[in-house]
Amino acid sequence: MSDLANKMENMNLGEDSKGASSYVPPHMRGKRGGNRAPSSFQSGGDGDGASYFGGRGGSRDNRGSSFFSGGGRGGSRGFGGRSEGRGSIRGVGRWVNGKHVPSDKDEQLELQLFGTPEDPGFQSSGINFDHYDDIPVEASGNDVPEPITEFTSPPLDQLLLDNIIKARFTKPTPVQKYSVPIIAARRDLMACAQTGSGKTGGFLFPVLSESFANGPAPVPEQASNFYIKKAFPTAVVLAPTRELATQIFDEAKKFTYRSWVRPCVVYGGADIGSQIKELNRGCDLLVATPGRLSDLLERGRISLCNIKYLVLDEADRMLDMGFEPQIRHIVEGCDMPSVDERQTLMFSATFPMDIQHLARDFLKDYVFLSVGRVGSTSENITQHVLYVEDMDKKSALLDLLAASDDGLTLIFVETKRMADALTDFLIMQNLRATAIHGDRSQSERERALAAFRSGKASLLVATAVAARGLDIPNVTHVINYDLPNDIDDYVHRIGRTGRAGNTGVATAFLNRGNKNVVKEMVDLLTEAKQEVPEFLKQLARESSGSRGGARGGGFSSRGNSTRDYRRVGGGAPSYGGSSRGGSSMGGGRGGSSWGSSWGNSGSSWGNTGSTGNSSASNSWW
Ligand SMILES: Nc1ncnc2c1ncn2[C@@H]1O[C@H](COP(=O)(O)OP(=O)(O)OP(=O)(O)O)[C@@H](O)[C@H]1O
Repeated sequence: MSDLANKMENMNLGEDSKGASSYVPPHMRGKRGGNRAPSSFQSGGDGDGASYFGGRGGSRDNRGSSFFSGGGRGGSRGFGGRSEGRGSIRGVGRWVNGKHVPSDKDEQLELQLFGTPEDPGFQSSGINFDHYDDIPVEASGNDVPEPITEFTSPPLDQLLLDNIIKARFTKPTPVQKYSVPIIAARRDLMACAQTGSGKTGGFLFPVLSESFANGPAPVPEQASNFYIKKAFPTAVVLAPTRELATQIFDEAKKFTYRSWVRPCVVYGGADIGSQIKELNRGCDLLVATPGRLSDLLERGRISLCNIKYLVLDEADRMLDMGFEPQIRHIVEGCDMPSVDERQTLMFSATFPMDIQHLARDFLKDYVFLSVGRVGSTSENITQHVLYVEDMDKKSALLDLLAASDDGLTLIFVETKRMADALTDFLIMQNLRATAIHGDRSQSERERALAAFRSGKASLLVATAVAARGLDIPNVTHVINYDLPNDIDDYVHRIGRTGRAGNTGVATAFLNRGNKNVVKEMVDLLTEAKQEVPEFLKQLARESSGSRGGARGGGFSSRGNSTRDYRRVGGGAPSYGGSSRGGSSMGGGRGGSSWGSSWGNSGSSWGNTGSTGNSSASNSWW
């Protein structure tokens, strides 16, 4: 158990004498009836809100307002996906007469990309990295290729291997072991693996290795004209948020170092003119958010006719949050090669049944890979659940923070307004807090993330915009100040800690208002071998008779999966594929309840359940 976990145990934040985990605010401690929650769950007490602003948390240093501090390649004629003639761009190689010509080494650039082993700004694998090998893996589909066990060349391209070594990755994570040969065998893939277990490398390594070896596709004649330059990427990676797109782009820069593949990133909320300029300098691997990519396609700045690889990262999120029209436009409404002529790869830590069902249009005869049960949480994360009434949350938060270690703490709230209000409150307590949410401008969001990454701000208050994919070293604690309505969101949120084999702590404030997720919380905690507080079990029992949930029945009707929907039956097409390993995968929660309920998705894209998030209505976060 980490230091923080130990300290929390000693804080008496939670457990009362009966073992119920309820928060007792300072003004109620020692009073009769002070423990407000569990056996009766009455929200008694005086609710003296004023006392929560009483200058707690002074244990952190006071660097108040100074959180926000601020980061070309030479042009070449290599626009439009052609690589010859790009020798002048630092760290970018060329493809000449059917041969890969890596660029010269550039020590300064190497330092920038790969850092040094001591640099805390780069995530290093933690003591539990080897434990990933014990996680059960299931790969289903026809003729699933054998996994690799090491990073070697072959099968990986030598230049890629050099870059992997420079990144100090000594061995592949389970998802990488499987994805490399599956993608090399020209198969489509739907891959689910726990947060922080290396999914980005899972798609970048095989796509880049194949690209390095095979070179760019020729640009079709007449496809570009003198007046409007067009980019012709070979691979496109779609991601739901700008921050995630930027992060994937940063990883791509590492692994494409010295190669002919030039990565680019485009996302909304930033100046489109400078993005077009970058595209014009050459773009072979494009990382994009769906809206901005649609826009650039409409403007004729990008052609997808050369796409060999389509990657959907956090695919379930993009489909679920209403990006379906843009994704359909990109995939089916432009010039992208058909599903039979490209490879399509989907990655996420969660893949609800209904989303798997929706995704099938984009895939052909694919392999379904799951590392650990789909949607499960890493055992590297110690999870605590505290019963805290809404009115006591600020006080409970200050107590938690006062007991926290030196690492970074990410605090999730449900609304943008709450994010701002809580950040102001924390700053008033002399805590180094900043916020990230959808109402902040792109540059504000970037500054907030940079301040958090560098440790200038040790607290980041975030809405769901930061829930997925973000890989920030040294996040030791994730606090769900407000719990999400969807258990998958909880899984992604707490996955911002305990990454790459490191340990972390996640604390959730829960009260009766969160009844729709209590059953799933109990299942999730049990599965991850975490302590389940008595009050949570009781709430789960209470709510099991009257299930309602934000997703129209929550977990069961949502059909969150433990496996490939093709193998579950219930009306889905059966591919009758083989399965490797995975004998321990079959159980899991909710197993009996999916069968009849998930198969109703049909053509009802996007807004399944009652989340109500259409593309236009994402503004709650
Ligand atoms: N083979 C490896 N060896 C060591 N570290 C690795 C390896 N693969 C990835 N990592 C590191 O592990 C961290 C998590 O990887 P990544 O961000 O790809 O996880 P993820 O599975 O995509 O997580 P999420 O579900 O949250 O998006 C990153 O810092 C990455 O650099």
